Amino acid sequence: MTAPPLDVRHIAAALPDPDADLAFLLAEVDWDDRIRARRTASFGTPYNYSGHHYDPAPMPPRIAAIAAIAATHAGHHYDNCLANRYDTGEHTMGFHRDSYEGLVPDSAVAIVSLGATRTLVFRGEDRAHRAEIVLEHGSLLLMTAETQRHWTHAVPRAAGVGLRCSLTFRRFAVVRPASASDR
Ligand SMILES: O=C(O)CCC(=O)C(=O)O
Ligand SMILES: [Fe+2]
Repeated sequence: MTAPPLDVRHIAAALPDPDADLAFLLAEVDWDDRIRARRTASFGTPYNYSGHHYDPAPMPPRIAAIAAIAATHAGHHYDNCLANRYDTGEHTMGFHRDSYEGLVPDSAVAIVSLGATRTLVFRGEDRAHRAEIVLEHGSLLLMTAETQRHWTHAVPRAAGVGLRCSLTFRRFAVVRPASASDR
């Protein structure tokens, strides 16, 4: 079976001041090192990620401003930011599809890149198709839910590369408490 075409949108230079955004992440974020391949941090609604739980945490205004830029491109707001920190090219992310558990089913996942350039590799579910997107400092990538169903993605090892952080944004479904009118 052939995977449907890769449905991603790549916006170069999406942020007004990516240098300051990166400096903020390095100075202010308390990075979690439970995952060996890279460090992480979560802001906003907690997302259960790679089998780890993150507590809810306020989104700092600088990250909320980036979420707002991603939202204008996606056409919907975001309420979680999962940040990844790859100190060197030896820090990686293996092939995976993002879990949509708790997310709005047709929402797009956004990836904002800061720092060193890394390549995001997509692999079709048929394992025959591959695509690569070069993620530069200050860029934004949007992936549709349909693409996540049929393609996996990874950040492979890259020799001699310096520090990169990514901010990934997700939209959670609002859980509505049961009311009298539902009964
Ligand atoms: O760092 C990246 O660009 C990839 C991030 C990613 O795929 C994820 O957090 O699910
Ligand atoms: Fe992902």
